[in-house]
Amino acid sequence: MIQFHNVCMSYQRDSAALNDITLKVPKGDFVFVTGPSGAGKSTLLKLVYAAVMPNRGQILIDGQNIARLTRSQIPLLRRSVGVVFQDFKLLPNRTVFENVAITLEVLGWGKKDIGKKVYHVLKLMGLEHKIAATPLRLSGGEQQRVALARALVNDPKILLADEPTGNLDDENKEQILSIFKEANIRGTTVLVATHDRRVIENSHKRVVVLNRGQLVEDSNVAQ
Ligand SMILES: Nc1ncnc2c1ncn2[C@@H]1O[C@H](COP(=O)(O)OP(=O)(O)OP(=O)(O)O)[C@@H](O)[C@H]1O
Repeated sequence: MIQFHNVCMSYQRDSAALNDITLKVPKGDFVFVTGPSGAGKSTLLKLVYAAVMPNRGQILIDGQNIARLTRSQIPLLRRSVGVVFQDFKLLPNRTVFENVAITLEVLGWGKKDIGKKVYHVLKLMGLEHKIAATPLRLSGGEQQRVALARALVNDPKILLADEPTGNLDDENKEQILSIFKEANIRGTTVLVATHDRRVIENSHKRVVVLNRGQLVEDSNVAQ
């Protein structure tokens, strides 16, 4: 469960990126976060993985107040959160395999298990034939799927994706969305920040709308 209680976040004095946000995302939920550019979508995701901290209010992840985490506890939180960034953040000089394996190496998995799991996830993404390629030799959609494989390879409790379908054609968008849905079916809570109205409308999932840092609409107000 992700809980925001009256959360405010400002990067600079006198201008709030998020203002008084109260939001509950139950375990296993699938939520699109949308709104115009600058509305605070990325900031909301960044708060969930403690990349930025709130100035006011509380954020609880499975009951744990993230403001109370010590420096050494933050990596532990991040182990249970898979993140797909707007610009993928793939390592250009590493192969597809190595880019995905990193997640498990950091967690201390053995070499053999890493090999099996990474191959399995890349196969799910339809990328097993690109295992030895470097990211610059891949299309945008393929790079996005590598980023997703890296985020999902350790079956995180939460998946955060920032504008994951930007610059992709319809076929690639569909593919990315079905990967999110499969992860969600396996139990991962999914939060996707997107401008893409068509993606949102076709998915029939919960939609939270931000505007100028405020939560202005939630299709699931009963929560
Ligand atoms: N690192 C930063 N330093 C200062 N201000 C920032 C920083 N990051 C974001 N902001 C400001 O915070 C507000 C919210 O930004 P945020 O990136 O969360 O919006 P967004 O809805 O994700 O926008 P976009 O759709 O354009 O990515 C904006 O006014 C933005 O200018």
